[in-house]
Amino acid sequence: MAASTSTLNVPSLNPKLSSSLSISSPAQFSISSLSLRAAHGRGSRRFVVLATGGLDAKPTVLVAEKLGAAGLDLLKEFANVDCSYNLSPEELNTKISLCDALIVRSGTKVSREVFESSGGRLKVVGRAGVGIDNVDLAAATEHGCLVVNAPTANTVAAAEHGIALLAAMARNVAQADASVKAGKWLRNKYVGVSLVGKTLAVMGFGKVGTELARRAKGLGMHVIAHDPYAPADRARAIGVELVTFDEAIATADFISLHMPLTPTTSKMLNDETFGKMKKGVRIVNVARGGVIDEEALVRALDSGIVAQAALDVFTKEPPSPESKLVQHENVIVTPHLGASTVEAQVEGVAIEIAEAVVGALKGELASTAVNAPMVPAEVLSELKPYVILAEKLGRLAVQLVTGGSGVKSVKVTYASARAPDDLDTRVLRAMITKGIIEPISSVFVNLVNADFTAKQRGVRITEERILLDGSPEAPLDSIQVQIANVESKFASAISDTGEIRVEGRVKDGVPHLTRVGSFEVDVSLEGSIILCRQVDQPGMIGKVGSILGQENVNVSFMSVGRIAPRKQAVMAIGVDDQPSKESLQRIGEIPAVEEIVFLKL
Ligand SMILES: NC(=O)C1=CN([C@@H]2O[C@H](COP(=O)(O)OP(=O)(O)OC[C@H]3O[C@@H](n4cnc5c(N)ncnc54)[C@H](O)[C@@H]3O)[C@@H](O)[C@H]2O)C=CC1
Ligand SMILES: O=C(O)C(=O)COP(=O)(O)O
Repeated sequence: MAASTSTLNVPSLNPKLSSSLSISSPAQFSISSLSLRAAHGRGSRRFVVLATGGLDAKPTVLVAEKLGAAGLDLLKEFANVDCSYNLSPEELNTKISLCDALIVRSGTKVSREVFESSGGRLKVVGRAGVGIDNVDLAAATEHGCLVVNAPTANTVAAAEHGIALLAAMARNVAQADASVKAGKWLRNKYVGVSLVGKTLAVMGFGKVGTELARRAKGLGMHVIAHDPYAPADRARAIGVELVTFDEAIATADFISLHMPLTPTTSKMLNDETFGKMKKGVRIVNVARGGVIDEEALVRALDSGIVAQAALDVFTKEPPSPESKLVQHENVIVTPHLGASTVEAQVEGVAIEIAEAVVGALKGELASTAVNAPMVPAEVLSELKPYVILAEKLGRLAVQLVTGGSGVKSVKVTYASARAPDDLDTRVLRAMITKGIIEPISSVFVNLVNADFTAKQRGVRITEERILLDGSPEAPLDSIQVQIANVESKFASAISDTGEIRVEGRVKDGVPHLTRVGSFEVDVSLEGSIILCRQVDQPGMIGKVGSILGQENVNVSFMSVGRIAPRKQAVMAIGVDDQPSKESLQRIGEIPAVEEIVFLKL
């Protein structure tokens, strides 16, 4: 066995990181459709990544902003749909406790209070559009609530609106229109500027930025772009040069903004950056109002640094009608219309978000999840038995802990012949976390909040890989879970290095416990388990079996792992039913039995 190891610390649940891990294909995975069943404490229940109000009860979806009919129809096939538009924050907080999912556009603030008010029922927030700056992602993650968006269906609409604003601004269309309607005919006043040959800086070269750039090139503009995360070859492919922020703003005749609003992009255009721009620059913003310091923009317009601005979005929406910026004669404005075309709204975005929300309520994780790691369907299907094994090992390990300082340090070791980058352990880690934390708390752990919950409870989970020789056909050979710095109620579960240690394997598709402490055992993890340490001697299996038999407890598996014949041994007994305390006591009283523990799975 060639062993090479690498340690991965649990990353903080960073929504941006999670979304950057998402798969590019629209593949989805469904944990519920894999029918994972976890029989433990609260009875046998269908395990879903996102528990909804139960599979029999129809979930309730609150649609808080106008959504196209095609999307509503899709939702209604699966859920009770409550369309309540223009709710005040208080009304939303009240209603949310009755809802499993919430769908919003940019006009609703989904604040921490919304998640707190939901009392744990809210499982999905669907943002019917791209920007999720109106959703408190950290609060969603902490509450185990999945956030999905509709990232593709309004791209063209937003890009076309950017072009519409660009051309309308350059030719004073809005001002000229207003003056003609006011009875004037000012042909000299509204002489515009041409676009052809001018340099356009596209700030944020994502979906909208790319589509806008393509169209601007068609208008004969020289297009450059700034985006620290965009691949240069994608830009080159459409004849756009990626440049630094300073170069972009210093050389542009027109600047069009297409980055998301984040702490980094907030007020990216400010007094200092306006000062670096070419005098007479023209600015289009269909991204978010907050990426511009609006007061600084007014100053830049007044001083002539910025000749004109065309704005679809504002820091506060709607902006005050007295806003100096909105009223500025060199500024044209629209009321956040970027995504508002018939094509984008009636079907596109509405269907994209309805499918994502329904999928999530069914326990699937849509490829548009913003705050959960994505795992392609085929990978998850292959990992299915290991996912069950992982949760059960976590559940077993934590039940072996007694007293002490609590569970703080967990090490998971995956032995596999697969190359590290060919084995995605995020789901397994989440399930081990679930197994460890749920039996000792009231928290419901799912893929969305597993890392967060572990971190919050001070549980540090490190992962290690052991690279095995041999065929990488099966994703994993074994999973080992070790809990350090704790005492065990079953001393034999402590390994020679001092940690509680359990290890399991998947055999013929069924998870098995294969090691406890230093003892090799082999018991299928289908029911619950009794572990006994004993002095190895004939007749033990019969004695224990007969005590359980008298109580009609069905034994599914028995296995004895021993150091040497007639020395210390650990007997693992799989049982379908929970034995009574008396039976366990009677087993414990068998003279050769030194310790016994019952572990619920
Ligand atoms: N006005 C409207 O109705 C609409 C507005 N939007 C806004 O447009 C934004 C972009 O949408 P998409 O292109 O679909 O998103 P996207 O995620 O495809 O593109 C965003 C791009 O911005 C880049 N970026 C991130 N930080 C940056 C920084 N500091 N400087 C420069 N670039 C940076 C990213 O690398 C990414 O390539 C959305 O976040 C949303 O706020 C989108 C649709 C409609
Ligand atoms: O998709 C986006 O980011 C948008 O800004 C569109 O917003 P809306 O859905 O039209 O309120």
